[in-house]
Amino acid sequence: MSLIPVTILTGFLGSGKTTLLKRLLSEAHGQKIAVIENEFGEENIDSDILVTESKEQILQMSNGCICCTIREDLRATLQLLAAKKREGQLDFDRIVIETTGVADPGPVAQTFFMDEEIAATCLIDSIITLVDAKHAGRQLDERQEARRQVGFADQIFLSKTDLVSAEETDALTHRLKHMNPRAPIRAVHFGAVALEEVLDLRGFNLNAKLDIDPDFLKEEAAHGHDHAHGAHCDHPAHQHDHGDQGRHHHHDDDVKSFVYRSQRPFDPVKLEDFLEAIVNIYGPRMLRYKGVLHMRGTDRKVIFQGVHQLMGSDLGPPWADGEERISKMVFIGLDLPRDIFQQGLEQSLA
Ligand SMILES: Nc1nc2c(ncn2[C@@H]2O[C@H](COP(=O)(O)OP(=O)(O)OP(=O)(O)O)[C@@H](O)[C@H]2O)c(=O)[nH]1
Repeated sequence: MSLIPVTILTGFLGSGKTTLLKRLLSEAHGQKIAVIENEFGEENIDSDILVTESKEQILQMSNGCICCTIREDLRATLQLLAAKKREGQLDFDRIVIETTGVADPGPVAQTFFMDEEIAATCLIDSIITLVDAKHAGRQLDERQEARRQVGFADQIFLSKTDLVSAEETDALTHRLKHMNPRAPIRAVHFGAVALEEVLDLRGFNLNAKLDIDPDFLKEEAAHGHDHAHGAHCDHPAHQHDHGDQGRHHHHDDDVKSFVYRSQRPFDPVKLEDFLEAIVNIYGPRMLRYKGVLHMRGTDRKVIFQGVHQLMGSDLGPPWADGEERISKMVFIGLDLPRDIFQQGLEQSLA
């Protein structure tokens, strides 16, 4: 059997990975793609956003980040996919892995070299990194994961260039070229990019990865939870409200996530007022937030999401017959006052 090509889609929180993937999956083409979605926290909001006809080809991995706590799960998921393909239960030509926004792509890529069974069935086609033109400056200054994502890229796509000036885009491109001279850089508007510019790039270059990470092929680097280069794992701690199969991070993280749920519908006006206020005050510390909302006055899901001060919402699909209407919101940020958020959201209910 020929090796299954794998594309690793990475990029910091809110950089446009799901937007690109959604475009890719909905584009008419003959390719059958299996998707591994890794989202942080136990709520997988992206699965509501990624509406495709082939839902069964999307595997969720949302009990941690694949670059550390659930590397074993990634291995198991890849083995399961390969086995199903072998046995004719699943038909796909390639795999796309969407990592969490805080993933270090290094350890994810290592899995394809360090595990013999995976190495014998899959081959990395390329690592694609999305860079948010509006927020990248600060993310690259402050976040090691963001820098590693750029360093490991075989192809860089700049999202949100529509929100900045041409000079800002040029300056960012210049900075990215310095960080990674090998990866071609191009702007994509809301993930609009031709399929052949994303898949089958055959861009993965092991030698280049070894330049960044001389320990890339070393066993302990692959299995240790402490990342190479003294990079500490900055992932949002899991603060689940209910059972999570013992997958808590115990790192001293500054980035944390929490989830808000409610069965009562939101009042749209109250919620908008509250969110605007909260974004004004805490926006710089709100790295990423998103949710599927049960809103008074509509039978459709409301998908809301944002990055720092940039917030937006969309009408999603209708709630299915018999589906429980529960709002779920995830906030990922630096020292966010959970009580204030919780209280304000309660007060925004209808
Ligand atoms: N203005 C603008 N917004 C964009 C563009 N691409 C994506 N977005 C928006 O940016 C937000 C985040 O996009 P996602 O695709 O969800 O980002 P992500 O990288 O999957 O986010 P996480 O997985 O949560 O880290 C969404 O509101 C998108 O609509 C773009 O080119 N221009």
